[in-house]
Amino acid sequence: MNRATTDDHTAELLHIRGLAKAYGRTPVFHAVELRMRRGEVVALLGESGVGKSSLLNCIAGLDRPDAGSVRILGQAIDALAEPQAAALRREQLGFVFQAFHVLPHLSVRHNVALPLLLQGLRDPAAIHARVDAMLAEVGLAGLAERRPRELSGGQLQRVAIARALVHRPALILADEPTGNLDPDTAAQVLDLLCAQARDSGAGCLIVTHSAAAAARADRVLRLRADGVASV
Ligand SMILES: Nc1ncnc2c1ncn2[C@@H]1O[C@H](COP(=O)(O)OP(=O)(O)OP(=O)(O)O)[C@@H](O)[C@H]1O
Repeated sequence: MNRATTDDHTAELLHIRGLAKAYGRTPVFHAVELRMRRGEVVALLGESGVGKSSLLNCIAGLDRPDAGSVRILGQAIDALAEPQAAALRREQLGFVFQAFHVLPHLSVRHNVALPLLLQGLRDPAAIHARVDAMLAEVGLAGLAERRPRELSGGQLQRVAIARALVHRPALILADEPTGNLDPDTAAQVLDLLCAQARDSGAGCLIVTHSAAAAARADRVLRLRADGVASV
């Protein structure tokens, strides 16, 4: 647990300075600056291939930038050794992906419980109660024992949102979370994601190509090769 160093409520949620990323000799982006507060929903637009997913990976410490720094709640995740970076991810980050990434052999309940188990929570009653509360919040009460193959696309994305939020992360990273959904379902999922983020006081960074998603954000930014600009 990293609580002693990351539960500092005075620390800024996300502060990215001078971030640059290349794959081999191919530059992706440089000079990326981005700050986020708690409770803020930010949409990140950008051409295909400009590096939006790479930026999320650098924020999460899953990939190393070539220059610059990423501070989450005051901690430079890019400078941490992997065990400490993994602990910061487990404690403070929640992920929602376009392709859901729910585990097909686990029930909805067990998929949503995973972040709690990874944090070391062992009390079955506490896990059960938290998962049930989270499923109710995303409109999936009653579907806890189903397998992912028995759910619709919109329901699967709700499972992904429940799993991203169940451990009350400070920062949610969503990579095209509605890319696979029809417009009506996408709108519902976006409303849910934004409402859950705002209610829980988490910051939410949504990578998207969707104008509807951007319209729900507090701020809209565009990633370009030479940095991030307001839209
Ligand atoms: N592991 C990797 N090795 C080499 N090149 C990579 C790697 N991952 C991504 N790239 C390249 O880096 C660039 C940025 O990719 P990235 O997936 O971050 O873009 P994106 O903006 O998220 O794209 P999209 O909107 O199409 O999902 C692309 O040119 C991609 O081909």
